[in-house]
Amino acid sequence: MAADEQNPQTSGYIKGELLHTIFHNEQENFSIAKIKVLATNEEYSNKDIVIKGYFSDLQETAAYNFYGILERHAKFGLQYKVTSYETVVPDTKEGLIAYLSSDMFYGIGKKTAEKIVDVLGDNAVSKILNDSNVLSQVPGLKKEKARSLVETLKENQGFEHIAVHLSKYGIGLKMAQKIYKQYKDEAISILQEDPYQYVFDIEGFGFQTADEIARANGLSLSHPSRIGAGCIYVLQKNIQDGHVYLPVELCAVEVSRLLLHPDLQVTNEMVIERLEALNKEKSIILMDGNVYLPSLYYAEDGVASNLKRLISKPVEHEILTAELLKIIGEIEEEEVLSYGKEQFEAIQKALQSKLMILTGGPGTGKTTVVKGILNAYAEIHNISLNPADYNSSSDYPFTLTAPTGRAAKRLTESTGLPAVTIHRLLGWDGQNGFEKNEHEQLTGKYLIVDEFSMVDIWLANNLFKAIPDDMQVLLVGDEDQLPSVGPGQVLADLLASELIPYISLQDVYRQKEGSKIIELAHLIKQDACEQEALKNDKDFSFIHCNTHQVVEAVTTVIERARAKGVDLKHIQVMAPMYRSEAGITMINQQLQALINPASPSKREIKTKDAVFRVGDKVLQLVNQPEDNIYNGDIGKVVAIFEEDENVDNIEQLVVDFEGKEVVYERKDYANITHAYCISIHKSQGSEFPIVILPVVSAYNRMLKKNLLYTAITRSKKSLIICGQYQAFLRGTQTLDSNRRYTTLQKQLHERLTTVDESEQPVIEEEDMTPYDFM
Ligand SMILES: Nc1ncnc2c1ncn2[C@@H]1O[C@H](COP(=O)(O)OP(=O)(O)OP(=O)(O)O)[C@@H](O)[C@H]1O
Repeated sequence: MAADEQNPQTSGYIKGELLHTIFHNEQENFSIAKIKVLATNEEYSNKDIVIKGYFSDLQETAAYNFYGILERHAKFGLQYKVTSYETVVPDTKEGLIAYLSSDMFYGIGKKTAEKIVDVLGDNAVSKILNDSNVLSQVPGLKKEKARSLVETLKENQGFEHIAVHLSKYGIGLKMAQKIYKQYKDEAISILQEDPYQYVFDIEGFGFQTADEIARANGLSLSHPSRIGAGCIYVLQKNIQDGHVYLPVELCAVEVSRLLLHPDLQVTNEMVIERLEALNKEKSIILMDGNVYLPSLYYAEDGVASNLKRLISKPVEHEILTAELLKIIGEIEEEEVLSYGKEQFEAIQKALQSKLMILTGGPGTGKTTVVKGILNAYAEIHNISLNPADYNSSSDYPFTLTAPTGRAAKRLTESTGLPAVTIHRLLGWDGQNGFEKNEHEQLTGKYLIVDEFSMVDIWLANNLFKAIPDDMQVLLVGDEDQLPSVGPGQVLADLLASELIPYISLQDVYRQKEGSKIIELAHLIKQDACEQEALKNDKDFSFIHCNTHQVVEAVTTVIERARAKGVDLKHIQVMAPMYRSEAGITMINQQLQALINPASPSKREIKTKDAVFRVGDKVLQLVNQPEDNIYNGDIGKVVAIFEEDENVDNIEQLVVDFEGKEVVYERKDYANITHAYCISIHKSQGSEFPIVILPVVSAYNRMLKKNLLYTAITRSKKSLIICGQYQAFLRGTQTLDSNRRYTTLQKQLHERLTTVDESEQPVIEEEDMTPYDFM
């Protein structure tokens, strides 16, 4: 029952104030807290009580009426099981001032709160809720603050009511917040009339939940919204496999399967009919027999149109070949190297193109070329590369960025120039999107985006739209790496389109320094990896073991490395999958026991799946741009606080990510896992001095060429494979057959090949280079 359907006269209630929160899980929508009892009609006489139920974070400054029943817990004694609650607005002057000046109301300090109470009296809140205009009587209260105060008061009332109602369907508070944000007071009526609407409008709302609510509310199985929601849900699910669209027939088959019910058969024709209707409503885009979610269709469209915009503009400063030759010669002298033919071409083309892609395997000199481009650009324009020579960061002409924190850090290390993550560059505000966009674009003259293979179609769209017409762009990435975690395969599509100028570096330089790792990478790339290539070398070992022996083999390697004095920080174990007796989970358990065993002096906390201990190496699993940490970042647990040890009264786990400390509460623990062994997918964009890579037949289904290529190219100094030759070799010969459905190439062709001749992008094929004259 919702709070406003109850009152202290007719229901059991306890009026109370929060003393501290014992446990709060947003996902499961569950809180346990200790409250001070202010009044009650229950048979209860103690001064405080533990309450439990489904409610949001309670505020310390507010009082609440909790409705529910007294229950005796076998271990913890008498508790109050809360079924609903409401905020009680304080009825004393002091209480009201404290309430209005609390953190709940943004921008209202004590003085303003006093003024409001002086003018409107002790029932100020109900007066404001009846008619917000009364606030104009408060002298000096700015319109903006008054509006925000009214909104918060209304929000609190509305949200409490709706959250309690949704919790009856097992909908957690986090989801309830999204729902409330979307529908406000209409949330419950929409849920009752058409719960499938939630699947359309609320990101992450599951089809099964909507279907169960629909059954409980007596909605028919053939309700049109049911098929529609099934379509949206199937498209959303396919994003997880990287698809941008689904062919209509395939979509229809998947939807029919999802909606399978003994009492109703949904045919493919019924689904296609519904898809056509959804297309008319613009809930999906149906184009050339393909079905898209609009955000993906428009992301591809945006990328194609912004690329056209960018490459159709001329480079501001045209460089004469002779001038370039001279400058590059000087750089070669300074750097004491001689650029290879293709490296030279890359520098030349990058400086002469509005936008260029630089691709190539490990050790082919991508970083060397990037440095060459930066130096040559600075020289040509007679400007400094040193940020200290500029008045503000917005004057600095070079912008260096990468999709993850680690990749940005490496870019800084290799170039000596500042680099930030793409999210940071675009000003991710944590909720509503990016500050930089087509209206407020980036500043700077030359943009370098590293690890571009990791950029998905959404991020690419946001990035490209923020690039001003006069900025030159260099996209750097290795086309043979795994594609982005998010939907699309932007780098691969741009290269395959043959419409964007690119240079693919083939000659390997690091190999010349005798690197077996690089040799192996290039053999895999060329589909020429044989058992002969797996012979031990100074930077490479293959330790033979089977699936049952993997965990022990990896543990032994680490033990020996430790005994030899190797800093374990330099070693990273990575494997393809979590489950299996040789999976990441098992390896992590063993390595945690070896490297960071339990001890009375080390605090630890248990979660559903793991034990986190101070000193543990942990991996971030999601992007958290607001804390500047990203999927794949690795940190160390540096502290665990019990709930009564910090001002927030919540159990907390603190992780240090190379100097950035991030605090996790219980609700966030699912965002991290142990990182003694990480998945190869999560290793993208990172490099480690020593990589230990188990490869056994138990992983067969995952063993693909680009996965193994990505894994081995993560190691900089030493690679140790533990496993079976055949599993490894078979993997290197297996192409990833899961083709991603994308239409970026097609969109690019439509946009870029139908322009005026004068606007045609320059695609140089066998251009003469200055090398031909040297
Ligand atoms: N023209 C060259 N002459 C001599 N050495 C070179 C040349 N180009 C690159 N190198 C050397 O080869 C090594 C690899 O180059 P670089 O780091 O630029 O390649 P990369 O493609 O960025 O590699 P990775 O992707 O593995 O980081 C470096 O030690 C670099 O100094």
